[in-house]
Amino acid sequence: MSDKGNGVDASGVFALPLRNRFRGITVREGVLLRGPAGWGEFSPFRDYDDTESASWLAAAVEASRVGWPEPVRDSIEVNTTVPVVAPDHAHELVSSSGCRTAKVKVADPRSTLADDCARLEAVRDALGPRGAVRVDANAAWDVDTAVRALGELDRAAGGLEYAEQPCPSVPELAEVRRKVDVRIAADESIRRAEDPLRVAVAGAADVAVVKVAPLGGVRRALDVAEACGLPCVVSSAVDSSIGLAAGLALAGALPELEFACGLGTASLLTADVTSSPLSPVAGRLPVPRTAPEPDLLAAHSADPETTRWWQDRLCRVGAIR
Ligand SMILES: O=C(O)CCC(=O)C1=CC=C[C@@H](O)[C@@H]1C(=O)O
Ligand SMILES: [Mg+2]
Repeated sequence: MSDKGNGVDASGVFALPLRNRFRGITVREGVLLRGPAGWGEFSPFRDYDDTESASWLAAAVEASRVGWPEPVRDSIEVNTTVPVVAPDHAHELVSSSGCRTAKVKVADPRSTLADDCARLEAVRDALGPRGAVRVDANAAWDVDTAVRALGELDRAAGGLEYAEQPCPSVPELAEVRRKVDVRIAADESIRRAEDPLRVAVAGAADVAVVKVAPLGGVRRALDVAEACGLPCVVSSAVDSSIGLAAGLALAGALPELEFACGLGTASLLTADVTSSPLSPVAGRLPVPRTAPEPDLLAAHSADPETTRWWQDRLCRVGAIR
């Protein structure tokens, strides 16, 4: 399946079950593109429209046709990611992760603030006093709810490293930031902005979360990181190890990197498209020059209907680029 003259061919649609529901999905789907520079992943979540998906294709084409910039480091500390699970499950996930930092999903419609606090207490118990705990509310709260919730979550966690996207807009992040003693990280405000290069988050956040695929590739994400003027955290899109490799290339190329990155998400998947998955060892991952070979793609190929859906999407989005 050729990809509209981007000089790469789409080599297969994958479907990887998740261990736990995350971001409203239980299966992670996408298309792998092969080109002269290696493998790229095109896997915008299904709720992304074709226009927003164009940046995801740009990232896959960069990986498969161009390659990534030279890194300035060869190893990345990563956080473990805790979905909306019961406290004992959260404790087991963190204890077995080997990571010193945990990011905990909160403010999900399926869980109460009390559930979130209990999950954070379990995560703190698993990490010990020196670990770092961060939360991600995915823009779920209004300002008053965020201020109240973050006070309780900060206490339950024994101190939060930061709170990611507590509210939808930049002005709301700025107001929350003025009212709480917790660092604020901007995520959706950057990656879903009309122009991520022009988002003035400096006064509204302490940390900028950058993701390769939504921002259009490693080089464009580096430009966004520079424009934000804040310390950055690279976070995944819960990609297969093909997409994760691009995230590690970004984390490897950032001039400064003071926080653990959200690139430990291979553990959220029950399988991968490669027999060399990018799974953290002692809380760290290497910075790869290319993505691993997807030698298990055929074993995790999507059903015919899903394959056709992704082929049509790739052709539509390829026509936009
Ligand atoms: O940053 C991490 O720890 C893992 C990645 C992660 O949290 C996310 C991946 C993709 C979409 C979101 O649900 C979520 C995020 O908001 O950062
Ligand atoms: Mg986030």
